[in-house]
Amino acid sequence: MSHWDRFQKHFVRYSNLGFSIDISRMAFEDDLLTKMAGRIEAAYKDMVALEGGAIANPDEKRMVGHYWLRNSQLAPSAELKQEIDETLTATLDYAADIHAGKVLAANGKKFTRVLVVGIGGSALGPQLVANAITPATPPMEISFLDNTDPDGIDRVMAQIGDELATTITIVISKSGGTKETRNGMLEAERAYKAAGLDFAKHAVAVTGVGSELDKHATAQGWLKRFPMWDWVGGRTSLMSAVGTLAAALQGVDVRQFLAGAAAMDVETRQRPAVENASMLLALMWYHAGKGQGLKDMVVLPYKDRLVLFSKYLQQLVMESLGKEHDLDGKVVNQGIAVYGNKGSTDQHAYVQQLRDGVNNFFVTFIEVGKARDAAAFEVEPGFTSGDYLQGFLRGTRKALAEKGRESITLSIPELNAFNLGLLIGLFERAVSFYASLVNINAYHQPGVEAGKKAATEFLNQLAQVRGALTATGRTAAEVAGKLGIDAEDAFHMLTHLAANGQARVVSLGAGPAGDQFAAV
Ligand SMILES: O=P(O)(O)OC[C@H]1O[C@H](O)[C@H](O)[C@@H](O)[C@@H]1O
Repeated sequence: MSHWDRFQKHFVRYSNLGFSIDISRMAFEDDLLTKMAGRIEAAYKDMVALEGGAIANPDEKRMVGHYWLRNSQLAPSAELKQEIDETLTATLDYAADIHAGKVLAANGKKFTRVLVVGIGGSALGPQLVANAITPATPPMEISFLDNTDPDGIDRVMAQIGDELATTITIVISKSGGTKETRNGMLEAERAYKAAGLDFAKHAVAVTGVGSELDKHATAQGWLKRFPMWDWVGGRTSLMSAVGTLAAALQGVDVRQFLAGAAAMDVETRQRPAVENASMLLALMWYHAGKGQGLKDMVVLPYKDRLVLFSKYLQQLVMESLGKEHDLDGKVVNQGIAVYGNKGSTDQHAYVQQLRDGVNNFFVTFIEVGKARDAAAFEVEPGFTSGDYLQGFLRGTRKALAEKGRESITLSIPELNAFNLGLLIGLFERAVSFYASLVNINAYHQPGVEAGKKAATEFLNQLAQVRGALTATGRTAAEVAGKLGIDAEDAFHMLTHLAANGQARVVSLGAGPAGDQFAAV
């Protein structure tokens, strides 16, 4: 079959949305959909149950309600519907009040800036929105503390500088107990205090009702609290207060954003697989990685403003699909690795390997029709920068295909709030479908806990190691022996303390065993 024929056969367009998906450059067999018919049917059934309020996250015994956030009619009870509607309206109204100067900073001036403190699902979404769909000159600038790196925190606070007096800080944590976020909050609080400002009069919380953060915000008398629900996962929480407040503050048309996702939900709810963009995506993932994630997904949006989309999808896909067990308890070690940045920039970096190197990936191109809002400018007679961008996308797709490297192309007419919502909806549903196809729970993240537990142990032992330092010096093995801890751990703790002026290196041996550390 010619490329043109295959393209026509495997090009699905939703004309009402201006959206299309092209899977013609994926080398799947004609009978893929027939072979997968049973699983596809089961995936549709699972989705109906999930959207209807079933316990779709059995390990945590929770409903999975992110699809209700953009269509509250779907919520399984009138109470939930009301909570969704009221919270959305409350965040939008609050942002409007801040813009109108009805809610003011402690000094009586209008808020001019937003600082978001959060991590993972409580940061990546707001960061994506801030990059992708805020107006070029937003009503308020935004900064993020999304880590417990003191150097990173210092830089953000320095950038805010004197504007801290008119900065509103939103602390976002579903659980309300995430350490990085707590540290960011305490660091922010310290900065306000150092500037002679009352943090509580500049702080808003988005968190689960009754969480540690919720209690803290209540006790300190913060400006406002917005709820997060246990039936929304962090990585799919962008359309809850987690995302809507920050987006509205930056002048994003939040209702359009939600409408875009809802529109994609509608398109991919009942259509048969052959014209269901989310199901086709899931099937292509299945085909490419043989249902075992054997191929990585490279996300290549040809639009600078979508540069964080690959990072956002990395969490959505890898935290959802990267699972040890399937739903029957069998060890399956599922997952799909996701990476990417943007085109054509990446063509000057790793695309060399994609064309000529190890063939362990498939590309997802994201094409945006409209090149720019401003008038076209010809960089040479008859050609604009946008023509080049398009040329590089099409050229790379073709060059990869020539070498048997597979790709999917998603197209949207322009990048705006509606279409970003649409793309997020598309991938969220693809993740739900794929999870069904491979029989896993996409809505928990048990693996994340192991690292957190080990870090807590590290911190407990660090305090002991600090206390075990002597004036004359000890080796890691001596400290470890005294405390009954692992010698390698003790070595790394001593090195960390020395790097930060809390221990002194007395002498360096030929290797780690000979190093002597003392108290400062
Ligand atoms: O919103 P939080 O409860 O602070 O959680 C922040 C993030 O950290 C956790 O470890 C999870 O792996 C993420 O899914 C979550 O988004």
